[in-house]
Parts: sequence; C-alpha cells; structure tokens
Amino acid sequence: MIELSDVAYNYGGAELFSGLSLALAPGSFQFLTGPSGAGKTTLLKLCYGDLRATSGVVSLFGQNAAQMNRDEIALARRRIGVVHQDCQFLDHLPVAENIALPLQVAGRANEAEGNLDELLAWVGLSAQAGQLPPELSGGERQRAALARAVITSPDVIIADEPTGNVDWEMSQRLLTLLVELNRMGKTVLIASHDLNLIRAAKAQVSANVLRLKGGRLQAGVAL
Ligand SMILES: Nc1ncnc2c1ncn2[C@@H]1O[C@H](COP(=O)(O)OP(=O)(O)OP(=O)(O)O)[C@@H](O)[C@H]1O
Repeated sequence: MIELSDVAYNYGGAELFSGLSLALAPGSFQFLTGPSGAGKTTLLKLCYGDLRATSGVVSLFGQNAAQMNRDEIALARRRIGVVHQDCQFLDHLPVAENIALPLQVAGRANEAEGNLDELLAWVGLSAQAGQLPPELSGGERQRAALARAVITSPDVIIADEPTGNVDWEMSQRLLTLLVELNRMGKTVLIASHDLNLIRAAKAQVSANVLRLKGGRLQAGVAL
C-alpha cells in the first residue's frame, strides 16, 4: 500500500536517514520505535505524503509520490488516517465536529450522522461530544484524535505516539482500538517509545517492530 525504497531525508543540513526501505503491506501491524530525534515523525510524514523524500522512491498506493501532483497526493491522503502527536484540534469547534471534519473535507458530510454516533460510542466519548477540545483530558483527546483519523474509513492508520501522556490503562484501551481496526483489515503503523505497550500488542496481534536509530532502519526487532 505504502512503500519506501532506498529513501533518504534531510531538513537542509546533514542527512537524518538514508538507504531506508519499508513496506506497509495490506493488513499489517507495525511499530516504529527508536530514540527521540531519530526521525520517527519524519518517516511517518514521508509515509503519508506530508514530506517529499530527498532521494529514493516513496510509493503511495502504487504511485510514485514524487510524480504525483497536489490533488493526487490529497486523494491518496484520504486513504490514510493520521493520529498526530499533538492531536491538532480546532479548539473552537466541539469534539463531535472536530471528529467529523475529515468527512466534510472529503465532501462526504452526509455520512456523518450514523457514523459519528457509532464512532463516539466506540471510543467512549458519547458524553463529551459537545465539549470543546481544551476541556478534554489527555486520554480523551487521544481517543478523539483516533476517532477523527478513522471516520472516513481509511485503508491505513498511521499514529504518532498515540498513547503519549496517558496512563497504562488508557494506553491499553487505545491499543485495543488499534488492534480492532487491524482485525477489520486496516493496515496500522504506530510510532511509539513505549516498549511495554509494544510487548502488550505482540500478545494480541502479529506485529513487526522496526527500530530507527543512527539513520538506519532495522526490521524484525526482538524486544
Ligand atoms: N521542520 C523541521 N526542520 C528542521 N529540522 C527538523 C524539522 N522537524 C524535525 N527536525 C529535526 O529532525 C530530527 C528528527 O525529528 P523527528 O521529529 O522526526 O524525530 P522523532 O524520532 O519523531 O523524535 P521524538 O521521538 O522526540 O518525537 C530532530 O533532530 C528534529 O530536530
């Protein structure tokens, strides 16, 4: 679905990583781990077409991202649900409207009615639907961000530290939601520092662990 082949990236200075290859096969569940600053967020951004590789090929659903125009990238992006590290809500809009926003952007606002109630219940936020994002707890924000990422029923879920700043119980709950999505056939890639969470996931799902360190990506990491 998404493939990186011999990819390098730099922000204008020294190379952050190079010779990096990665395939997100349909239905796979993968974790990306590695030290702070190694480039995990950058790698995720390459996977969802937010950044262009300095060299190498990024392929989004069979198309070379470097040869795609803005509209084509936007269309590919609609097949990817992203949970950002900092959630990125519009603070003046109620939680339910924030979650429904991707449907509006995709011109599918008419699908919101049934979907939204179901999704709010799934993430346990039915009672918070009318609240503003700043009124939510950390765990509630993370669950709202996950609901927003999946409302369009994307093929791929990419989550950047989706359990950052929440306690163990809440991170388990978020993990369960991500595992459920994978069981529904979604391809999942999660960047996480939390090795206990990754171990817990491996007990529930066949997950590959990637480690990005010193500009190199190692696959099949044993914990
Ligand atoms: N827009 C940018 N411009 C310049 N440098 C950047 C930019 N974004 C990130 N960097 C640098 O690139 C490196 C990798 O950042 P990135 O956020 O990808 O790492 P990370 O592994 O996700 O870190 P963390 O685990 O702390 O979130 C860091 O040194 C960071 O300062």
